[in-house]
Amino acid sequence: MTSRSRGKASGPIGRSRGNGEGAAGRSRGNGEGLAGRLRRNVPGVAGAVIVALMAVLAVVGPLVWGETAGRIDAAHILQGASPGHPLGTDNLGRDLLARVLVAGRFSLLLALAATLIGAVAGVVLGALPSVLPRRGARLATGTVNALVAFPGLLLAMFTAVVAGLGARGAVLGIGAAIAPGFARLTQTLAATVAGADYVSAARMLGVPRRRILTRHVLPNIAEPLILNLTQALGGALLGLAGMSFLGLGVQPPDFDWGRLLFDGFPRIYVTPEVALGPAAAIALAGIGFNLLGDALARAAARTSVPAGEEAPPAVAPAGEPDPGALLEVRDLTVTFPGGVTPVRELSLTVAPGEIVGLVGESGSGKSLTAAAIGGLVPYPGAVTYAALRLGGRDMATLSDKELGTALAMVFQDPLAALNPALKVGGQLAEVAVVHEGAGRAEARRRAVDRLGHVHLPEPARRAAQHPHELSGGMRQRAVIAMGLMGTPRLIVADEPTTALDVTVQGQILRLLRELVEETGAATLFISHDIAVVGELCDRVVVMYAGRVVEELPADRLAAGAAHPYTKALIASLPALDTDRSKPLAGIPGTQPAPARVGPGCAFAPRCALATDRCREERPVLVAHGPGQRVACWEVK
Ligand SMILES: Nc1ncnc2c1ncn2[C@@H]1O[C@H](COP(=O)(O)OP(=O)(O)OP(=O)(O)O)[C@@H](O)[C@H]1O
Repeated sequence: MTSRSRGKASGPIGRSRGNGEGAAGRSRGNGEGLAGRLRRNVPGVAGAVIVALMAVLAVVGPLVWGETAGRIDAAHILQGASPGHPLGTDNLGRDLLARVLVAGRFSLLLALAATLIGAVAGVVLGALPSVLPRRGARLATGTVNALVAFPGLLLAMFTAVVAGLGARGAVLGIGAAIAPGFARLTQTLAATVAGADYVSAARMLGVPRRRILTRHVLPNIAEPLILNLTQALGGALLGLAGMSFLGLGVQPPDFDWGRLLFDGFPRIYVTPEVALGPAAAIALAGIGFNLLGDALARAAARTSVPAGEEAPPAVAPAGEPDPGALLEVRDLTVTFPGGVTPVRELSLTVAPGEIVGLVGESGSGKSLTAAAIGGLVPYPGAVTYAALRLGGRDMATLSDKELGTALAMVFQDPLAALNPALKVGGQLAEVAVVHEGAGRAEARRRAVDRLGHVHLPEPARRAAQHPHELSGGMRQRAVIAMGLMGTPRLIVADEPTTALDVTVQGQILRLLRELVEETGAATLFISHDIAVVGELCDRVVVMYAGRVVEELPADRLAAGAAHPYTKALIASLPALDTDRSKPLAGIPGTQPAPARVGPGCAFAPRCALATDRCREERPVLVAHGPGQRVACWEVK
C-alpha cells in the first residue's frame, strides 16, 4: 500500500509537487508509519538511543550514585582525574562523576518543566489571535512579533532575575524564552488551517471562535507542535545549563549539569576533566534531543497519518496495471485527524480519450478525490492507496516535469486558480519554462497559441492582460489553455463550469469534449450535476459519503441506473415539463458527515428500500449488467 500527498497547489494546471516537507502536504510511502521511517534514519536512531539513555539515567542515577555524590571526603578535595575519581573531586572531595550522573535527573526535570511552561504559554499566546476580536487579535499578534524579535537569552535572564535567583527563576526564564517560538509556530499553523473550507463553513454556521479553535484548529496543528517539543527540550536543557553557568540558575546545595560546569570552570586549565564531564553530559543530551526531534519532524513530514492515530486499513496489493486504463485508482482513502475519512477505498479507471464523470452531492468526497489524484490534499490530510497509476506508472514515481506536462487540473474558480498579480500569458508561459526549459519568447508564443486554441478571442491581447480583465468564461478557457501548455494525458476537471452561467457552461463543456477528442486525454470530470455529467461523459461514477455506490455507462443513466441513490439523483432533476407549482423532488435526509459514517450502507437512513442488513453490513460493488457495478443489497 502506498500513499502520498504533494502539498499545496502552486497553480491550477501543470501543477507542482509543492512543499513536500513543509507543514502543508504530507505523504507516506509504502504504508510505513512514523516509527518505521524513524528506524531508517540513522541520526534519528542515535538521538532516540541517547534520549532513552538519559531517561534511564534520570531514573536510576540518584538511586545508584546518590550516596557517592553526596559523600564528603576532606582527604581528596579538588583533585583531578584518578582511578578512584575518573572526573576528579570538588571542593568538598565529592566524586564528580557520581555528581554528573546524579545531576541528570534534576537537569532533565528542569528542562521538561521549562519546555512545558514555554509550550503552554506559547500555544495560548499564538492561539489568541484566532479567538479574540479584531483589535485584541492585533494586539496579540503584535506581542508575539515583539517577543520573537527580542533575543531569547536576554528574555530568559530578565525573567530569571525578576522571578528570583535559583532553579525556579531559571525555569521560568527559559520557559519565557521558549514561548515566543511556540507562539509563532501556533500562529502560522493556525493561519494555514484557518483558510480551510471546513473552518470557513464552521464560521458561516456561527460556531463560536473558541470552539472553532479547540475543535477544528488545534487538533489539526497538534502534531507539529508536539514534535517541536522534543527539539525545544534540547534547547531548554542547554539554556538552563547556560543559566546555571552564569550563576543565575540552580544554587547550592542543589546541583544540575550547568551548576557543576560553573563550579568546575575556574579549574579548567589545571584539571579540565572536572568541567569537561558536565559539559559532555550537556552536549550529549542536547544533541540527543535535537537529533530525535529533527528525525521525528522529518518522519512525520512524510507520514500521512498523524502520530497516535490509527492508519487506514491495509489493502491487498493492486496487482498488475490495468492495460486499458490511463488513470487507475485503487482503494484510494483520504483521512483527516479525528477519524474523518471523506474518501474511502475508492477505485476507478479512466481510459485514454474517455470522459468519466464523478458525481455526487456536496461533501461526498469528489474534490478530495481530485486533489488526491493531483497530490494536492491539504495538510493535515492523509492519502493512501493500493494503486494510483498514470499510464501504468505509479504517480508517486513521476517526476515534476512528467506530471506537470501530463496532468492538467481545472478547478471550479478560475479566478482563484490564476495569480491576480501576473499577466495571463506570463502564467501560461511559466508552465513551459518550468517543465520543459523553454525560452521565454518561445514559451510566450506558445501561450498565445494555446489561448487561441481554446477559442479565446484576440489571444495576443488577452495574454497581455491580468486575470481580472477577463470574464469568467475567458478565465476558465485560460486555465484550460494552461493545461494544454504541456501534452496532457489526463485532465481532471473539478466542477469547471459551476461558477459560469448556462451559456458559457455549454461552451466550456463543448471545448472540453473537443480537446479530449483532439488530444485523446483521459478525463475525470467532477460535478454535482448529474444532467451535465450524463450529457458530457462516457461513463459515470456515483459517489456517496466517500464511496463509489454505482458505476455505469452514461447512456444507461436514464433507463439503467440501479442504485436507489443514483435513481434519486436522477428523479430530483427538473424537466422542462415539471410542474413548477409543486416543490422539486428531493432526497429526504442528509448525507452523513465523514466522521459519522456507520458500518452499513451510508445511504440506508435515506433509502426507502433499506433493510436491517443494509444498516449493519456495507454492500460491496458487484457487476450489474454491461459496464455497470452497483453497491446495494436490494439490487438483484
Ligand atoms: N481539510 C479538511 N479537513 C477535514 N475535513 C475536510 C477537509 N477538506 C474536506 N473535508 C471534508 O471532506 C468531505 C468531502 O469534501 P469534498 O470537498 O471532497 O466534497 P465534494 O463532494 O467535492 O463537495 P463539493 O461539491 O461541495 O465541493 C466534506 O465533508 C468536507 O467537510
